[in-house]
This record gives sequence, structure tokens and C-alpha cells, in this order.
Amino acid sequence: MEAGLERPAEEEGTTAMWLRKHRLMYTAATRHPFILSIRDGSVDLNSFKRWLGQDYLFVRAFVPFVSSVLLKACWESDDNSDMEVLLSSLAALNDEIAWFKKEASKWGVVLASIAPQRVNKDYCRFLKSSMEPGIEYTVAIAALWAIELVYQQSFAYCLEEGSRTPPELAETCQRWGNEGFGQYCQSLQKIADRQLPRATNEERKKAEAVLLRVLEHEVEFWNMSHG
Ligand SMILES: Cc1ncc(CNC=O)c(N)n1
Repeated sequence: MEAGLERPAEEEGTTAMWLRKHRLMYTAATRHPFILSIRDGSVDLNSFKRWLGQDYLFVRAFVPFVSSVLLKACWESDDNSDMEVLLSSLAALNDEIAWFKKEASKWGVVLASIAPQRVNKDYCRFLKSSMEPGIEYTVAIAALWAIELVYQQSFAYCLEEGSRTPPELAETCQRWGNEGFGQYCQSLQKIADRQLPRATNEERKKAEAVLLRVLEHEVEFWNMSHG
């Protein structure tokens, strides 16, 4: 992740600096007990099913948020490759929704009858507030990057050598832990690191605050799996 740390010749980006500064929160979000339980094979399958149903609802709410970031990129970005990155994220969500349906039926989870829990509603409300036209592209892209990064880092950890992830959960971990998703997160990080140094101080402050709020929401979201 912290490419800047591996290559000292390159200056550290703002996002890598923030992750260092907020290491504890970042670790809480990416090494949560739920993730650790997947990785060591002790995961409670009812927790997994609860997460699956709630995450499906979250992902549906995530689509309009990502669309709003795409729209901002079209209007505010001066790099036209941003559009492709954000379009690929919508394409991934299209696959993801189909996958959730297939996975839910495999586990006997009836998606139509799932009600969002309070934590999920809170997170979706945050997404909604981040969609508003007044939210700058820089702030929105920072939020998107943080949201995707937590899943990428969490699930990639369950696929590392030495992990004992149950085979029936491997596909889930692959979905967000695969190399391509990692590349996509790096593309988002690059966009954020390009935008942040030329943003106003106020925007930078807002973007950092948004990162922290995402990390908090993600921890709560994992907590929800315990029921
Ligand atoms: C709660 C949460 N955070 C991040 C993601 C990953 N992004 C899209 O799938 C997700 N599915 N759910």
C-alpha cells in the first residue's frame, strides 16, 4: 500500500501520511475481529450471513454514491483517465450485485426480507451526505478511496499465506482481496494524492475528516456481524 514508504526517493503522498497518522483507526478497520475470524477459520457462519445481507443493502446504496463521484470527475477533474477508473468501479458494482444474489441463495439468505440495521442506515446516511453537490470532488474521492481500501486490505489479509480461511468463504475474500481490486484502490489513491496537494486547506481538512469517519463506520459495520 504505502508505495512511498518502499521507495524513499518518491515523496510520501498525503493519503499515506494520513494512514500513518491514523494507524490505530486504520488497523481497527482492516484487522477487525470478524476479519481475523475469517482468516483463522473460526468465523461464525451466522455472523457471515448477517454481514452478507447487510452488505448487499449497503452496496445498493453505494451505487448512487459512486455515480455522484463519477459525475464530479466529469465536471471537476482535469485528468480524463479519472472517468475510466470510476466507470470501472460502477462496472464492478454491477458484477457485485449479481454476486450477492448468487451468494445469498447459496447460504439461504433471503435478501428481499432483510431490513437495514441502524449501523447500516447511519453509514448509508453518510454516503448520502457525501453525494451532495456541495461536496468537492477531492473530498468525495477521498471517501471512495477509504471505503474501498478497507475492504481490499481486510479481505486480502484473509488470502495471505498462512491464512486458514474456510474454502466456502474464499470467493468472498477474492472479490475484494484480488490483485485487480488492489490496483483499482491504488488508482483511487493516486487520484486523491493528485487532488489533495492543490486543494484548499479547508478541503484537505474535510477529506481527512471523511477518512476518519469512513474508518469508524467500517468498524461499526464489522461489529454488526456479531448481532
Ligand atoms: C461496508 C462496506 N464497505 C466497503 C465495501 C466495498 N465496496 C464495494 O463493494 C463494501 N462492500 N461494504
